[in-house]
Amino acid sequence: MTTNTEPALSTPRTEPVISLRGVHAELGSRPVLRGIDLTVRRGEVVALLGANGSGKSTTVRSVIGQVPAGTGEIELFGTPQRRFRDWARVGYVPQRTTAAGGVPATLTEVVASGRLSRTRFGVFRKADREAVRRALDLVGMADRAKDSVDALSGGQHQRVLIARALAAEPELLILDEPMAGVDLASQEVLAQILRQQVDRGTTVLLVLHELGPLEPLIDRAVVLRDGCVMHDGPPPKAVGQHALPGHDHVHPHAPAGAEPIRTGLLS
Ligand SMILES: Nc1ncnc2c1ncn2[C@@H]1O[C@H](COP(=O)(O)OP(=O)(O)OP(=O)(O)O)[C@@H](O)[C@H]1O
Repeated sequence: MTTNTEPALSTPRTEPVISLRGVHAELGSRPVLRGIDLTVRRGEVVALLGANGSGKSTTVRSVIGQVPAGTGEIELFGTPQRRFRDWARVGYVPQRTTAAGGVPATLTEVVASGRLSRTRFGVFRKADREAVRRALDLVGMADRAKDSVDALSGGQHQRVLIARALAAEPELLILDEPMAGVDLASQEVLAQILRQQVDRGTTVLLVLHELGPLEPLIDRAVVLRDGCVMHDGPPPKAVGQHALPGHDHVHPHAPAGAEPIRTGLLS
C-alpha cells in the first residue's frame, strides 16, 4: 500500500478560471493586444501591471467580452468565452466610473443591479435581498443603504462598485484599478475586503499601477508592455513605483533633458 502525501493533482487551485492564449485585439484599427497568454487558476490573486496604454484594461475587458478578441482563445471556467453564459460567476469592477453614472440611485439600487444575474426574470426574492444587504455590509456601507450614491466620496463609490460586484457572490472578481483615486484609509478598507474574499477562495484578477496595500495578497504579477506579456511570475517585492521592475530612471549624472533609461518591464 502506498501513502500519498503529495497534493492531489485535482486540487482546486490547478483549475484555470481564466485562460487567454495568443489573444490579439484591435481598437480603432490599431493593434492593442498582440498575443496575450494569461492563465489565472482557481484561488489565485493575479495583478496585471504595466505602463499607461500597455493594454491592461483592454485585456480584462476582452476577458469579460467588452472588447472582441480578434484572434486567439479566451476561456472562462474551462468554457470558450463565446459559449460562456454563466456571468453571475464573474464580478467586474470597471475603471474610474462613478456608481450612479449621473442617474439618481440609492446605494441599495446600485448594488441590487449587480444581483440581477442571479434572479429569475429580475424578481428579487428574500435570498437576493439578503445578498444585497450582505454585500453592502461587507464593504462597510450598510448604514448608508438608502442614501443617494451622488453623496459619496471617491473611495466610497469604489466600495459600492465592489459591493455591486460581490452581490452576485461571484467566484471570480475582476477589478480594474480599484485603488485609483481612493484615499489611503479607503485603500486599507478595500484591501481588507479583498482579503476576506480571497480567504473565501474567490479568484481575483486585478489591474494595478502599483501593488500598495494589496501587495501581501498578490500571488503573481503579469506585466504588459505594448500589448505583450513581458513578465509572468512573482510580484515585485517592495511598494511603490520604484519597486516595480522597470521604472523609468534618469541617472543622477545624466545631462539635463536626457531621456530616462528604460530599466525593464514597466517602461
Ligand atoms: N476605444 C478605444 N479606441 C481606440 N483606442 C483605444 C480605445 N481604448 C483604448 N485604446 C488604446 O489602446 C491602448 C491600450 O489601452 P488600455 O486602456 O488597455 O491601456 P492600460 O494599460 O489599461 O492603460 P492605463 O493604465 O492608462 O489605464 C492605448 O493606447 C489606448 O489609447
